[in-house]
Amino acid sequence: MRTLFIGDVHGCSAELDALLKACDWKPGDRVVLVGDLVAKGPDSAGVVRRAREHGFLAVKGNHDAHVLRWHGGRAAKGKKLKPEHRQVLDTLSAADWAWMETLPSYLHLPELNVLAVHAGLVPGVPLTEQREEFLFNLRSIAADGTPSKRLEAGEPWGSLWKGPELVIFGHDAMRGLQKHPFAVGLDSGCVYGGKLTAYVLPEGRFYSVPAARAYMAL
Ligand SMILES: Nc1ncnc2c1ncn2[C@@H]1O[C@H](COP(=O)(O)OP(=O)(O)OP(=O)(O)OP(=O)(O)OP(=O)(O)OC[C@H]2O[C@@H](n3cnc4c(N)ncnc43)[C@H](O)[C@@H]2O)[C@@H](O)[C@H]1O
Repeated sequence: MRTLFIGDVHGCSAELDALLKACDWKPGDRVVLVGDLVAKGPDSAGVVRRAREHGFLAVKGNHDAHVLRWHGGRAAKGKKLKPEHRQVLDTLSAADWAWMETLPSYLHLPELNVLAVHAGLVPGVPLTEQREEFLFNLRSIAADGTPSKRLEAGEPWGSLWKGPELVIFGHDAMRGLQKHPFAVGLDSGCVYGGKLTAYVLPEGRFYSVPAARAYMAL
């Protein structure tokens, strides 16, 4: 069975369709979306509908988690609802929300020796002790080992991950596609006018399609 891992779709349903076609996706191939299915792009509801109707697997990204908090009345006090999140709240159906609520914060696929997560894993910390804050937001590890969501705080966490699992993640559009020995980053900035990228196992091949346009300014 082929498994297609796909980076941050962010509501880019036309590009998702184009990427599935470019990968020659067939029902029976497994698809794993590595989070941030929604927000910023034009058709979050279309992406969620495709995912649940086709039985795709997915993990929750920071934007998915934020809209779920708003939807459930659990947004942090003092936070202002951003237009890109308002658009998601206005368009997802009850079935879409019910499906979104089921998403885990990471997936372990032992048959491929793969962990799928939206942002990252802190190297050296057991899986069961990884904090959600970093699963959803991690970008860098500082020289003293401190994990951070800030790009400029240090090295990309994936360059410090020594396995044994291959981690497939997204979230880091500024760094773009990342190919480390034990970590593959798939956010190639589709929603900003970049590309939507898939990594397909077991063939170990990358497929990309260009965004139709930039839906968000940098
Ligand atoms: N508790 C809560 N409840 C409700 N809402 C909450 C909340 N906490 C936070 N929020 C809201 O949720 C949103 C996310 O915040 P948060 O989850 O805190 O993430 P963030 O990294 O601070 O926010 P971004 O939206 O900038 O990141 P992203 O995940 O979209 O990453 P990306 O790499 O694409 O983009 C990162 C940046 O990089 C820029 N960028 C991307 N690609 C490139 C490139 N190639 N070159 C230059 N810049 C680039 C982008 O413009 C972007 O600014 C915010 O609007 C926040 O206000």
